[in-house]
Amino acid sequence: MYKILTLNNISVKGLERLPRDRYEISSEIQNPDAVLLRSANMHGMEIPGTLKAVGRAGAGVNNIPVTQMSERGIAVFNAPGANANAVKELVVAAMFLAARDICQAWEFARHLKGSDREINDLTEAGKKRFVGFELPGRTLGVIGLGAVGVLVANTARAMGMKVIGYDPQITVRSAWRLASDVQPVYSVDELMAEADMITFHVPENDATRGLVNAKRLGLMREGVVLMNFARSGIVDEAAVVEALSVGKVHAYICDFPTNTLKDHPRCVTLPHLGASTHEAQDNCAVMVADEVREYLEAGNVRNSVNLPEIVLPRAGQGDRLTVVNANVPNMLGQISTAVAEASLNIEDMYNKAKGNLAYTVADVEGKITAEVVERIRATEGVLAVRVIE
Ligand SMILES: NC(=O)C1=CN([C@@H]2O[C@H](COP(=O)(O)OP(=O)(O)OC[C@H]3O[C@@H](n4cnc5c(N)ncnc54)[C@H](O)[C@@H]3O)[C@@H](O)[C@H]2O)C=CC1
Ligand SMILES: O=C(O)C(=O)COP(=O)(O)O
Repeated sequence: MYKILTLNNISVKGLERLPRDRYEISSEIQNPDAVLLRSANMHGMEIPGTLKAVGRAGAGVNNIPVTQMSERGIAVFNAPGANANAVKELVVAAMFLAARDICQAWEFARHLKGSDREINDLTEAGKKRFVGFELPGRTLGVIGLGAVGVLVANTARAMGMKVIGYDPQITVRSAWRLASDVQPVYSVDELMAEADMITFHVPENDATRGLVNAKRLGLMREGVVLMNFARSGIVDEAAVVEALSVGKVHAYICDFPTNTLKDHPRCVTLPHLGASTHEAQDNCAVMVADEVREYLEAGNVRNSVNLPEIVLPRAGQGDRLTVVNANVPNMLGQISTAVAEASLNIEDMYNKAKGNLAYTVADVEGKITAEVVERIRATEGVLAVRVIE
C-alpha cells in the first residue's frame, strides 16, 4: 500500500487515478511515500524519511524546498501547462479591467445614492472619469514565454495588439507554439521601454525576484499597465505603489494581495485565482497523480523538476532497481558492479543526469537482495535506492 499525504485539496478527478486498493490518501497520514499539494508551503516542514516523491498540482514549485528534496533523492514533479489556459483567461480579463477601469467604475456605481433619476444624472456626469482605451494597436510585452506566456501572447495578437516577448531560455516547444508575428526583444529593459502593457510569466527564483524595481519603472512608458499573475516576489511593491501614485503606472493588476497593495485605488488584487477553474484543477491533479503513480510503481520519471526524464519499458520478469545519485563520476560503474558481483544479469539499464542529480533505472534477471541494496545505498553519492518488484 502506498501512502499519499495531501497538503491541499486535490481534485477528485486526480485522486481517482490512484486506486484505493493500492493507495491510502489522507491529509493526516504518517510516513507518506508521496506528498501531493498545490500552494501549501513546504519550506520548514519536517521531511519524512519515507518520502520518495512530491507532486505539485500546478506549475510553480517555489513553495517546495527543491534543493533539500534533491539532497535526499526525493523526486519533485509538477504539471507543466495544465493550468495555463486558466491563467491566460484571467490575464486577458485583467487587460480589460485595466483598459476600461472596470473595477474603479463598478466601485463608483455601487456607491451612487438617490432616486433612479438622480443615479442616472450622477452616472452621466461621472462617466467621464472612466474613459478608457482599446487594445488593438497597443503593445503588450510578455516576459517569460512558457506555457502561460505563449497563450497570452497569441491571444493578444489575435485581439489586434502588437506583442513583444522576452525569454532567453525559450524552449523549442514554446517557440513552435508562439505566433510568428510576436516580436522577440533581447533584454528586459528594452521590453519595458517599448510596451504599453506588461505581463510576467516567469517562475520566482533568484534571477526574477525584484525584476520590476524603481529603476526599471523609470524606463517604462507613462501610463503603463502592469499585470502579475506569476508570483508576488518578482515585483518591488513599494516601487510600484510610488509609480501608481504619480501616474507613471496606470494600473497594477495582480494575483497576490498584500497590505501594501490591496487598498490602493489603482491596484486590483485577486486572491491567487489564476489556476482556480474546475478544468485547471482537474488537469493539474490528473497530470501530477499520473506522474507520481508512474514513479512509485514503475520508477519512470515524467515532468520532474529535479530528476531527468526517464521512461523505460519494463524488460523481463525480474526486479527493477532505481537509484538517485549525485551527478559525479563513476556512480554508474559502482552501481553496476554491485549488481554484477551479486551474479545478477542486467537486462536493460538507463542512466541520465539533470543538474546535480542523476537517475539510474536497471531491470535485472531475478531478485535484487537486501545486501545489494545496502551496498549501493552505502556508496558515497547515492541518495535514494528502490527495488520495484
Ligand atoms: N497565478 C496562478 O495561479 C499561477 C501562476 N503561475 C506562475 O507562472 C509561472 C509561469 O508558469 P508557466 O508558463 O506555466 O511556466 P513555464 O515553465 O512553462 O514558463 C516559464 C517561462 O519563463 C522563462 N523564464 C525563466 N526565467 C526567466 C527570466 N529571468 N526572464 C525571462 N524568462 C524567463 C522560462 O524560460 C520559461 O519559458 C509559474 O512559475 C508560476 O509561478 C503559473 C500558473 C498559475
Ligand atoms: O500553478 C501555479 O504555479 C499556481 O500558482 C497555482 O496555484 P494553486 O494551485 O491555485 O494554489
